[in-house]
Order: sequence, then structure tokens, then C-alpha cells
Amino acid sequence: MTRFADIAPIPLTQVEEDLAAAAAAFGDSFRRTGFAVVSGHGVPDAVVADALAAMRAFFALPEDVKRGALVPGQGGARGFTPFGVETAKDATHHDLKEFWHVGRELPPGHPFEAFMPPNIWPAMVPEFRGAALALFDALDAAGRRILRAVAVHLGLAPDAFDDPCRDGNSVLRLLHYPPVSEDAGPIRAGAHEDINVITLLLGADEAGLQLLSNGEWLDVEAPPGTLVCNIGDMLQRFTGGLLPSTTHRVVNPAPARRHLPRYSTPFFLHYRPDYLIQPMHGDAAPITANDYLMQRLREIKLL
Ligand SMILES: O=C(O)CCC(=O)C(=O)O
Ligand SMILES: [Fe+2]
Repeated sequence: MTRFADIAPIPLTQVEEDLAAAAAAFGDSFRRTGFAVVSGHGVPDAVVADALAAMRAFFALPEDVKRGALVPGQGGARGFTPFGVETAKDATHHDLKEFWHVGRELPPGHPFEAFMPPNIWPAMVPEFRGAALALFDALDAAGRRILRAVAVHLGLAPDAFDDPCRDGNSVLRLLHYPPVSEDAGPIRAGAHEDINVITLLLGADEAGLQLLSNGEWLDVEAPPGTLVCNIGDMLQRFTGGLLPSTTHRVVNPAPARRHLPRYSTPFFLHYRPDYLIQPMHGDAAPITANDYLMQRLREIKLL
């Protein structure tokens, strides 16, 4: 019998209406659980629906067609990563998922081109590009608003994360968990922490997300239309653990729902690659965001 994590939704409009109240609400939620549930986030329903429709169209393509969008040697940073590759750190079994990664579109000649490869797009689904980029931009904007509340909670200026995250190496993960068989184990995506600054989770039409709290797995309940935000390792490191990067996983559904796929669209908000993460608390060594990312991607077998 699983229990729900006790996380009350916070309206993101509070960031503009009463930043001190938003800072207190997000600060309390993140400190207790590493997670927040966010309503009024400004990501239009139609943007989410269009992205989900494009994902359904792409993932329904034959495997060999999908593998045509595989870019070797860049850790799955862009395009398609097939079923059976990503394996949570220290896990013995791979996750039951395939996904497509969308990065930030940079103007030609941008200095971050060395760190952030260009996007690729599936020729078979022409609407994919527009739908994915619209969702990327909407989640990027929502994430930057959440970080204003986080900054104030930490005693920093409201815009403290603006420059570190400007042209950040963020990634939108369009994720498909195919239906599972009756004899599948309990785990859809193994226990892990996210590498980045914060993650925004939207579009999960099937339940299954759980967080680890004092040794107990709790279901994360997100009312329809809300998004789930969690702290990643880069912000945990920056805050010396004040804001925890909470372990989470996705579990398989009860037998009656195993014939259903699960889609979700986590947005991993990153610092710009050359940002030096110099912790405000704690004694972790300074490290650039890009060096930290490379180290962590090797651990999850994406590099
Ligand atoms: O599918 C989900 O809801 C969570 C996915 C996740 O935690 C991740 O991809 O890092
Ligand atoms: Fe995650």
C-alpha cells in the first residue's frame, strides 16, 4: 500500500504577485521533499497536447526508422535513445523507456555551440519540431520563474539565477514507456536523482512517479494541469544540500493498466555550460556545469 507525498500545489502566479510568499511556499516544499507541485504555470494545455500528439506519432514508427534518428557518441544529447539503453546509476537492469532529447536552439556562431549540439528532427513527423520547441520554451519560462522564488528563499537577489541559466544547456526529454507485460517487474524507471538545476515534469498521463522519503516510497500526486518540479544535483550541490535532490523512480502500473503506454515530458533545466558551480554553502569543490554533466552522464551509461 503506497502513500502519497504531502505536497500542496503552489500557484506560480505568486512569483509576480507576492514573491516573498512564493519564496516561502517553494522553499518549504523543496526543503521538506525536494519536490513542488505547481499550478498556474502558464504552459498552455494546447502546447502540451500538441507535443504529446507528435510524440505518439513518432514513437509509433517502426524501430529501424526511429533508430535513423540516433546520433552516436554524444550521450543521447539530441534525438533518439532507444529502449534498453539508459540505466539508473548502480542499477542492474535498464529502464523500460525510449526517449527523444531536444536542446536549446542557438543562433549560428554562438560560443556554446561547442557544448550544445544542434537539434535533429524526425523527418517522418513534420509537426514534431514546432511542437517540441514550443514546449521547450514554455517550460524554460516556467522554470525561470520558479528559480526567482528559489533565489529569494536562499537570500539571493530574485534574478540570481538569470545569468547562470542564460542560454543554459537545458534538455526537454520526450519520454515513452511502452506497455509492459504481465510478468514485468515493478520498476519502469529505476531510482535516480536528476543531474541538472531543477526539473519540470509535465504531461504524465499515467501515474507511477514516486519519491523516496525516509526510506519509504511515496506516490507524487499531481492534479490534472499541474506540473511537478524537483531539485537536481547541481542545485543541491550549490546549496550544500539545503535543497535536496530527492531520489525518485517510476513504477509499473497495476495489472489492469499494464497494456497502456506512459508518456511524460521532463524538462531538465541546466546552467550555461561554462558556469562555475561555486557552492554558497558546504565544502563541495567548484566545478563547471559542463564538467559536472560529463562526469554524471558517464555514470548513467549515456556516454
Ligand atoms: O517519467 C517521469 O515521470 C519521470 C522521469 C524522470 O524522472 C527522468 O526522466 O528523470
Ligand atoms: Fe528524474
